Amino acid sequence: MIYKPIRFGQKFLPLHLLRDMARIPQGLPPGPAGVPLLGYIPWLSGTPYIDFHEMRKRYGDMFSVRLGKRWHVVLNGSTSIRRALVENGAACSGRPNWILNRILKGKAVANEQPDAGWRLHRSFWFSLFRQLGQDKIQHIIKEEVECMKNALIKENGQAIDPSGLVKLTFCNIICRFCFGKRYAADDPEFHRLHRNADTYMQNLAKASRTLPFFGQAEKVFQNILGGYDGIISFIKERIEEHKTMRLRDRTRSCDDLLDMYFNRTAEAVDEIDHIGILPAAADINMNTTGMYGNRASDQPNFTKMKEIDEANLPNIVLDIFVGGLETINAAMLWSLCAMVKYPDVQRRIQKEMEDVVGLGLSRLPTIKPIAIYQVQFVINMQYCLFPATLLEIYRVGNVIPFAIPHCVTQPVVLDGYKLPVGTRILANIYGAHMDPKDWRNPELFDPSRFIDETGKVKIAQAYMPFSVGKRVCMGENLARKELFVALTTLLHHFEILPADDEITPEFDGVAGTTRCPVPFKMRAIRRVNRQTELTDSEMLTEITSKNEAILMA
Ligand code: HEM
Repeated sequence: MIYKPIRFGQKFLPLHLLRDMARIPQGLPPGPAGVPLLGYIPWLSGTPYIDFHEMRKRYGDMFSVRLGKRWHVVLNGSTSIRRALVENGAACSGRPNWILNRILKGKAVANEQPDAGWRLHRSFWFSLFRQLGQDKIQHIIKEEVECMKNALIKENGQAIDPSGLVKLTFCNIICRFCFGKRYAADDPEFHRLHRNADTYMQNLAKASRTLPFFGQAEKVFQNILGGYDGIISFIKERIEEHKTMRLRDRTRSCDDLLDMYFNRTAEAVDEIDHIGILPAAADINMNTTGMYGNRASDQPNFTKMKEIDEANLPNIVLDIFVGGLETINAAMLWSLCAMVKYPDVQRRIQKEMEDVVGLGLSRLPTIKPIAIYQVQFVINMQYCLFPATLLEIYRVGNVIPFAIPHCVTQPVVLDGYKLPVGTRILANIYGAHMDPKDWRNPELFDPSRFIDETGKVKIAQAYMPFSVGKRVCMGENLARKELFVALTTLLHHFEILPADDEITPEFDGVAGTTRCPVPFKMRAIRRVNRQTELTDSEMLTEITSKNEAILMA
């Protein structure tokens, strides 16, 4: 009699399955025990990167954890992250098979295995980015940041939540890069696009946490699909517009990524028609104009461009679009929050900027002085507070606290553990940036940690806001430029102050699609113009002579 219920249970509840799920698979490092079906999820808070960072004290740099039915290996600390993603990058740069594999119609970058197609799509982006040219890129950023500046002037020093304005500015930058299009704040198309991008990203974040119960998984799936279809149909409309415009005017200038794509593919076809065969990549010297990068993999060539299937174009644009939207928004909000919270750093940066551009204060930043700022920084490393502050903003901001999950594609031994193919890897970037072994008082905002004893900027190995290795962020350069131009412009024109002088905002993060600062309000008060207005050429002469003096010295 006693055995009957047990036999019944064994028949209807797959106990052996539950037991097997609780057992750490062979080869994986040890980790905490979980409960059947849920694994370790019940113990995790809304900020698992902090939980894993704490768990490191008990389980070490590398431990296993089951989330739902899947085992993951968590990497904590910069050494273990670098060992996996850099030293063993050939084996640890895959992407796991997850919900997106059921959704994406076509191939792109972020969700692809590191195969030839993925490499091609990455080099495609780099080549177009270079071909667009530094001047055009800076110009687009600068124009949009000017609009942000003017909107702040209109606020007339009132307390505002900057998130809406930041969103509009950076959405317009990425839209102009991709499609040559910008939006007014009240444009319904802009709101539709943003709604779809939000739905897509937020539900993707949920999918990495949601349990397969109560119909939640299906709802999340439908939301991601809805957001994806919305963005893709928007991108396809822009592609059709570009084709029509090209038919009307074949000599149209190349102003955006889609223009570049169609121009290059058209040239490839013309070239093939002309010479009858595909030219070898090495025969095409496209570097004479200095437009392209030095790495062979970044060089566009006709053969490669031909291979970019137009069917994949919407997905590639989608990766660039969603990859470059929330991330840079969050980084800009962290920057403003830091300026409000640390007025002393703000004042010192403003002073440094005045030193760099001399009497041109009232006219900065036009593009040239910004470039000169960068040059001066590179030449003599004298003006390093601002670059160091940007580095520190990315460190404390931890905009992407975990790298996108990686996956083992060939058996690999890490720290003595033999990880089998298919093992999922979570690289805890937040943990690497908060590790007291690498950073003194890591929780403090302190740009000086990036300046060495000789007054030069130094970047530690543990620094990895854009991840490391083969899958390192594709938009790192663009993101750095955007933040550089946006912050120099705003600090040049405004004092960024708290909404209320008595209350300084919290400097803490909230987890969402990206890690943003706790919502805050600020006032942008116009700075008193202490300098004489100079023309661009007067200012450039002055700056050039300053630079020459520095070089002579
Ligand atoms: C503050 C700005 C940004 C931060 C902190 C950031 C950070 C990251 C991180 C941590 C990854 C994961 C790398 C890995 O899996 O190991 C990533 C991947 C990626 N990012 Fe960014 N990103 C930023 C801006 C951008 C921008 C502006 C773009 C687009 C132009 C972009 C496009 C991508 C793409 C396409 C990937 C996937 C790369 C691949 O799988 O090969 N990101 N980014």
